[in-house]
Amino acid sequence: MLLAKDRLIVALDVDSREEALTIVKALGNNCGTFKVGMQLHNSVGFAITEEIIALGYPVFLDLKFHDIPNTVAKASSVVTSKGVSMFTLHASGGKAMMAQAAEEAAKKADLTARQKPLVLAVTILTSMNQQTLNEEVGMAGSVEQNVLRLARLAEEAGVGGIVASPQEIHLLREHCGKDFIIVTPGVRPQWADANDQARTMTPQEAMAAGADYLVVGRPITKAADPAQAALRIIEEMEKGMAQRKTHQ
Ligand SMILES: O=c1ccn([C@@H]2O[C@H](COP(=O)(O)O)[C@@H](O)[C@H]2O)c(=O)[nH]1
Repeated sequence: MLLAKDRLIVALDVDSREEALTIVKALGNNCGTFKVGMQLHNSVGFAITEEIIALGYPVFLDLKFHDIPNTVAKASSVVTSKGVSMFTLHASGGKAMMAQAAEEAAKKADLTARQKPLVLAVTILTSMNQQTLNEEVGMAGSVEQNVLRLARLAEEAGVGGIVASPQEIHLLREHCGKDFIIVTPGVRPQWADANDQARTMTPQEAMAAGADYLVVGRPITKAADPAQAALRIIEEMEKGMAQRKTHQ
């Protein structure tokens, strides 16, 4: 069974290789996976992903692909060839886009004798609340209804899991298969700022609700002592895991 620290994904939202590696080295094994997102990737390219993997840490490449099926499938093949453990696309790109991406990733993993990456579909961004979803983006229905609809579409398309806020975990656990992976950003300990996250829970609450992995960025990376902040979060996650009743 995975330990709490294995279920912690730290978002390296920084501008340079040096800043990223400082955090990686400070956290060491007190984190299961490092997430490289569009800020770091667009600053320094694939080199940082490859360097972190070469240091022995799994990388979640969070570029949130959203394009026509052929383009996303080819991009999925490229990121798979780099050896990432997880990557993202937007569920709102549709079933064909997600299905072709998952197929191409699996094919490339086989061809290159790499582990098949976990393909994750982003449902509704954790920075959105009911009002922004309905009034700005123009999507009808509640956040929960939309997250569930997109999660079901992702499951039908054959991707391995979804990204959603911790507030939707109970609903997703009720309606999605038990092996469907739920990754939740929007995680905020009581001692951290919410920043631009709208749908949040604490690490303890998110783990108790049944999250597989938590993504945490600024509460760790902007802390005076990132290693200590990570350890505090892992302790909170452990308490949540102890409260968990059904899902492992
Ligand atoms: O819905 C989403 C999807 C992705 N993210 C990413 O997670 C981290 C969260 O960072 P914090 O500093 O802990 O807010 C960030 O890289 C986002 O791009 C998300 O927040 N919500």
